[in-house]
Amino acid sequence: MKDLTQTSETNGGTGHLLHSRAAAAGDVGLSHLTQMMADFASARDWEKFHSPRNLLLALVGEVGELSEIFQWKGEVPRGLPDWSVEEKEHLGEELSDVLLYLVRLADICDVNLGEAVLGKLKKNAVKYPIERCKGSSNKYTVYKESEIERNSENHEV
Ligand SMILES: Nc1ccn([C@H]2C[C@H](O)[C@@H](COP(=O)(O)OP(=O)(O)OP(=O)(O)O)O2)c(=O)n1
Repeated sequence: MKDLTQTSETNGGTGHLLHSRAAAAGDVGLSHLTQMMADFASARDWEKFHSPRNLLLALVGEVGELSEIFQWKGEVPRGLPDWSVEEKEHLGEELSDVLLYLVRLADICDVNLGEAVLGKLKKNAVKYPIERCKGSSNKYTVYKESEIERNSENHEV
């Protein structure tokens, strides 16, 4: 990836993007995150640790930490209205760790996550046509099965 670490001593090796206006507003794209993680690792000579398997394990570990936040709480309402500022901050940190390791894993595996995720969204829309699945959380295989049954019934007639 392009090296944006010229000022790594002052910005912790995350490149100038971290200090941009977009970043200040919390508006950041996948390619920027990818670049910042690459710069962060490069500045620390951590590329040798950021192997696919290590990153996957780190990602799963962070998913575990994220799960711990919800553990034993039972179902919680959307927006988490009863949670303290500290709890929400902690949640934001664990979500970020998951995202950062995911983005880094995709980069190290040479997967363009932006392209992949847009492609996947398209596939999902085809797999779950609104007219067939609105209001139902059934897996697509259920629609497929009922479609096959309907087709075979039509053939029998
Ligand atoms: N070898 C490493 C270690 C850390 N990180 C980055 C990615 C994560 O965003 C964060 C993870 O840091 P920690 O392993 O210190 O985990 P936590 O931030 O979750 O700390 P703690 O385990 O104390 O909650 O730092 C990284 O890219 N590569």
